[in-house]
Amino acid sequence: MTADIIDGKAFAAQVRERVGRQVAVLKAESKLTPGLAVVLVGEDPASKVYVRNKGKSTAEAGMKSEEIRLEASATQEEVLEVVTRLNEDPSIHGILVQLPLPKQVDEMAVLDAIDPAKDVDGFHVINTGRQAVGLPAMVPCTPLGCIMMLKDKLGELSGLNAVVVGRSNIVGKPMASLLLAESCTVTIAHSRTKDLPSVCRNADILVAAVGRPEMIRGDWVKPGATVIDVGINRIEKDDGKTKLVGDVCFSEAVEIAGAITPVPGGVGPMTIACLLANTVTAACRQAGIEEPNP
Ligand SMILES: NC(=O)C1=CN([C@@H]2O[C@H](COP(=O)(O)OP(=O)(O)OC[C@H]3O[C@@H](n4cnc5c(N)ncnc54)[C@H](OP(=O)(O)O)[C@@H]3O)[C@@H](O)[C@H]2O)C=CC1
Ligand SMILES: Nc1nc(=O)c2c([nH]1)NC[C@@H]1CN(c3ccc(C(=O)N[C@@H](CCC(=O)O)C(=O)O)cc3)C=[N+]21
Repeated sequence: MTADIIDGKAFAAQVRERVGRQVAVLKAESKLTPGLAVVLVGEDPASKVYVRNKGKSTAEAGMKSEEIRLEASATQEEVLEVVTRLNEDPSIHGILVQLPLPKQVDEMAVLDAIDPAKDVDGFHVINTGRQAVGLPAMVPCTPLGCIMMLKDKLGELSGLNAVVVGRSNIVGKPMASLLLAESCTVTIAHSRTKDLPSVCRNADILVAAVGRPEMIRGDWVKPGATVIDVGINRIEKDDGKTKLVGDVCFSEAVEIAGAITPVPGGVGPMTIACLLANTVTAACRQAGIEEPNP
């Protein structure tokens, strides 16, 4: 038996269409056009692709999209100035500062400067804390997209053993927190974890967010488990061209798992769709109106 392939691209298209309908209602009934600003510091080619994709999907959904590019040599003050201007701009409801930032810029200070109400990445400590204690919050897009795919595939997640490999602030930790909120029994594994393969073998839900190409092998996967591969790694093929692979060895895991997300076409597209959904949520909360449900 080979695993079901979870089609993140198709699911993301559905989410984006729903966002598009919400935007149409907001424009017609409330004269509100949700606006998203993306700040890109430096010339990282991979980041530029994400930023371009985000700009395109934002416009397709009928939202306002602003892109601010700063030189790789930009100072902390320059980045903070941009954030302050966007915080004060009433036409902007969501602010995303693309990470990582150049080393002269203090990432935590920049995230801290974003108005928590406009923090569509959900990286501000206010949103992290609110989510952790169960208050309404902006929830990080990548983990949110993963939860949506898991619920779509499995229905109720309560009581399942979930193992998250990776404990970064932007993926691993919020992912674990969201799985806990769904009443999973959650294990967070990382580079100091002992006998990672056997920890993984215990997982009904295995989430890989490591950044190491194809590190998780087929025999680490419990038969029938649902595998969510967050990793985006560009590797060189034998012919010298490059390709994207995840943190899971797909060809092996697909033979053992019950369901698995591919890379590309899995978590990545859902991240962008959730960013748009978060921007609509943020715009409605800022305007004090209920989110349309078309
Ligand atoms: N699809 C999407 O939308 C997104 C994809 N990504 C991708 O997800 C991956 C993870 O990103 P991110 O969380 O930012 O990465 P980080 O580098 O910040 O974190 C990686 C985590 O993996 C752990 N780790 C590293 N090596 C090992 C190992 N050998 N065994 C076990 N654990 C290990 C680290 O442990 P320790 O803490 O001990 O160092 C760390 O917690 C990347 O490939 C990234 O490109 C990221 C964001 C969005
Ligand atoms: N402040 C901030 N927020 C982020 O959410 C953020 C960030 N910084 N920095 C970088 C990571 C990475 N990330 C991705 C988003 C979409 C795809 C994506 O759309 N991937 C597609 C296509 C990939 C391709 O073909 O290049 C796919 O997997 O199918 C990938 C990766 C968001 N991140």
